[in-house]
Amino acid sequence: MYSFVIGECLVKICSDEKLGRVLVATRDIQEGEIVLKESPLVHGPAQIVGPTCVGCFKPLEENKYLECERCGWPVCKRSCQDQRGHRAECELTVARGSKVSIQHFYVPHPLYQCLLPLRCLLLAESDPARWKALMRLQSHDEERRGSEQWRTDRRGVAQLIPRFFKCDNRWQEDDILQAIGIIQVNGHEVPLTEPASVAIYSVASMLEHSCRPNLAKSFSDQGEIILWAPVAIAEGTRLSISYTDVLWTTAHRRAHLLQTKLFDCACDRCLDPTEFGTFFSALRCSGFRNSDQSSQMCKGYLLPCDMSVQGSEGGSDDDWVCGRCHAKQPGTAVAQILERARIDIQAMQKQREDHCVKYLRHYAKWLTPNHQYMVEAKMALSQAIGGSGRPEHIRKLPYGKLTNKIKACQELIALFEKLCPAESRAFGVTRFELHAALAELGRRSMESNSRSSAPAAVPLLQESLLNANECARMLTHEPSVLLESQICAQAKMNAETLGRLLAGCERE
Ligand SMILES: C[S@@+](CC[C@H](N)C(=O)[O-])C[C@H]1O[C@@H](n2cnc3c(N)ncnc32)[C@H](O)[C@@H]1O
Repeated sequence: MYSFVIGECLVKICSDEKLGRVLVATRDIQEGEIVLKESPLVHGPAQIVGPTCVGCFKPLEENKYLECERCGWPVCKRSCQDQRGHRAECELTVARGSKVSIQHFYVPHPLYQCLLPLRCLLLAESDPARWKALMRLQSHDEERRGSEQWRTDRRGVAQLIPRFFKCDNRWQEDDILQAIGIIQVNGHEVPLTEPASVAIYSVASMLEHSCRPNLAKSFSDQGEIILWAPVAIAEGTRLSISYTDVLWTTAHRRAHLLQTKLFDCACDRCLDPTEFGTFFSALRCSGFRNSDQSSQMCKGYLLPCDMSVQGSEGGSDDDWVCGRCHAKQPGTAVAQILERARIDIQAMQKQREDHCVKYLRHYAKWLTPNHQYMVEAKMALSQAIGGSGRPEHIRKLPYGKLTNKIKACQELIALFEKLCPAESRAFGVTRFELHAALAELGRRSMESNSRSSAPAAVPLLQESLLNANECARMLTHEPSVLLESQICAQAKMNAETLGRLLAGCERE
């Protein structure tokens, strides 16, 4: 059954001249409240994937799968061939007259590109209500037409479907391309499998994008989208999610949005070169000075001279300028630094504390402390020190490392609060690391023989409890298949233990 909105309806659809339809809060929404929970209109494998189960979308290995008895599409277990979503391509394949036979398992399979568009198109007959809801969504047909992606989709999907499924006159090429457009503009990655599947939702598709959204997004084990308010939202406020990764620089985000969702983002964050004073996309001016000029090291930050070219990070013609000394640096030099930093962070072994420390030390010269890559390295460091909060590892940590872990977590949390308060997974995981480190400091303080140190433990344990509760709040809607759900469960247990410990301290 397709369903949307639990309980009272908290949203209404309004219209904006520039953005099209948007969703607006119909009343004050409290912190933590679910605003919308909705099952998919249509759900299927991503466009570029190797063979996955057509029932549950789990990736498959050669020789370790079954075939649907009717049509030959691969499934991971018998029950998956009866999944409702699979009926569409199953019937079409049966009508084709011969079964599908998937041969290559370790490369993206071209036939899989057809599945989600087919599932959309076949709704017209199997479920007219959902089809109507789907056809209401934006496809950006005209803007997409003629682009490289459009040409690839035309060759790889719109021309392949009639050829492979032997259904020449069933759909016009333009109908298939419209379905692909709807998927690309409105599709959500559903992270229940690796790689993620893609789902389209009716009401959630009306949400506008912001690079500092006010709604957090999670998914249930059944693939429902859960949109909830990490901070209170006032009646009449426009509701937003992020269509891209909020922990990317402005150039990355804007280029991605332009390419995939066909609009030039002009949200508050994109319009503020400092990104709310965080300088998340900026470079350090001093990194570009020769070391013999160290006496004149400038402490300013470099940003593109022309913010309208932010979508082309470090393009060759775009100078960057220091906000303090006004020195200019050529875009080519900036691009080189950023490319090296990108390659190095990709190659960095994130579970290795020494690698994270080395990266942070090396790039501190060029990148701002809050730059995307520094944040990536700091998040890895916060988890690597003490082995992701495992008690036996954290207990052996020297005091200095424990405080380094706490400092990294506190800096990250301060940044997330300014930049992306709805980034619930990054927030939740960092809160967990912080609570674990603070609890360990508190434990050491209590275990030391000195009687005077016991009261010193109380504020540490209180702060640890606060972070455990915040972690649980941030990760509470995560599906059970994700590690974040286990982290949430652990945080809840630890919060109970901390609560009891603190109550005991109060009695003494
Ligand atoms: C998922 S749809 C959202 C619903 C859409 N407004 C409608 O009326 O169907 C995504 C499209 O909405 C528009 N949009 C959403 N957020 C926007 C934003 N922040 N700035 C400009 N356009 C936006 C873009 O055209 C984008 O491709």
